[in-house]
Amino acid sequence: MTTIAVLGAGKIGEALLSGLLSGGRSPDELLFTERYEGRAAELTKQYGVRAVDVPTAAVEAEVLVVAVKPQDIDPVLAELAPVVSDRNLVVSLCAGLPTSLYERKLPDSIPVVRVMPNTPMLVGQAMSVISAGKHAKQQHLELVEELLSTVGEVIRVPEAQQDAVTALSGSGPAYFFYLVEAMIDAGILLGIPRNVAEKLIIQSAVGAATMLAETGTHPVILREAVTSPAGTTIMAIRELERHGVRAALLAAIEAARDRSQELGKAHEG
Ligand SMILES: NC(=O)C1=CN([C@@H]2O[C@H](COP(=O)(O)OP(=O)(O)OC[C@H]3O[C@@H](n4cnc5c(N)ncnc54)[C@H](OP(=O)(O)O)[C@@H]3O)[C@@H](O)[C@H]2O)C=CC1
Ligand SMILES: O=C(O)[C@@H]1CCC=N1
Repeated sequence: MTTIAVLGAGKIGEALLSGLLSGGRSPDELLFTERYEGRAAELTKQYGVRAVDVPTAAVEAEVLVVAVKPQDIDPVLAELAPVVSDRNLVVSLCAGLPTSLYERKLPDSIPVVRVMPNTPMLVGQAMSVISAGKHAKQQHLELVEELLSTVGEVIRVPEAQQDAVTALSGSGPAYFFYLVEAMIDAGILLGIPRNVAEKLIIQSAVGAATMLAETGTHPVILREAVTSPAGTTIMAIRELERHGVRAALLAAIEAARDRSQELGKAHEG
């Protein structure tokens, strides 16, 4: 049994706890740390998972998953440094933070794996992207893959690609939620009741995502199949192009990548 401690059980930390439990892991194999007692008590009540302090986490858990905001990392590393040992594997979910930061601040030879997950982890549909730090070996990557494959898909990339990955799949669900929100608003504009507009758009999103995932057909081909000559779809596509939606997406994702790089630079030693 591998015990996992989540350090900072906020949105993504809670999604991980919840996803691991739904994936069949027992609450006894999970621990977490939280800043406020009220939040800790709430999570224990909901999931049956024990809240501990960092020294206890380092002794009882082999895998320490750091899930605090990048801006909150310094006190966590200061708490971890005196208690972590080479029986621990440190897994960072923090946007922008390089494995070299952990390697610099923690004792020598602690293995670190950087992961960029996303919130669909809550429903077992995460995209988690992992990269090895200097001391992380094949067995560490395999352990992280085994853990995260219970809550979605996992792939490996070189760490140099992690800022781009953060902008694509880490933040990605937010772009889809934004699009769905805007399309529901369009339904309201056209006089459709909100509950009906929500049903139409959410089922269209689920259907489109399922076609992409299950058929393996390129999105251009799928879109062309919806776009009839002189029909309705091409009128909408012309407006999307006229308003620069494609260029806006390219610029938006580039801005997210730049912010991830900036978060890392703020912690350069
Ligand atoms: N949300 C997302 O979709 C994704 C987030 N990430 C990464 O995951 C990390 C967490 O993000 P997110 O979950 O959104 O943020 P949250 O703020 O929701 O979660 C962080 C949690 O850690 C707690 N915390 C802060 N400092 C400490 C500490 N010293 N000890 C224990 N707990 C602490 C916070 O408490 P308090 O609220 O009191 O500050 C909060 O509950 C970030 O680094 C982010 O880049 C990665 C992929 C996706
Ligand atoms: O917005 C953020 O910074 C985090 C990282 C990826 C998704 N959410």
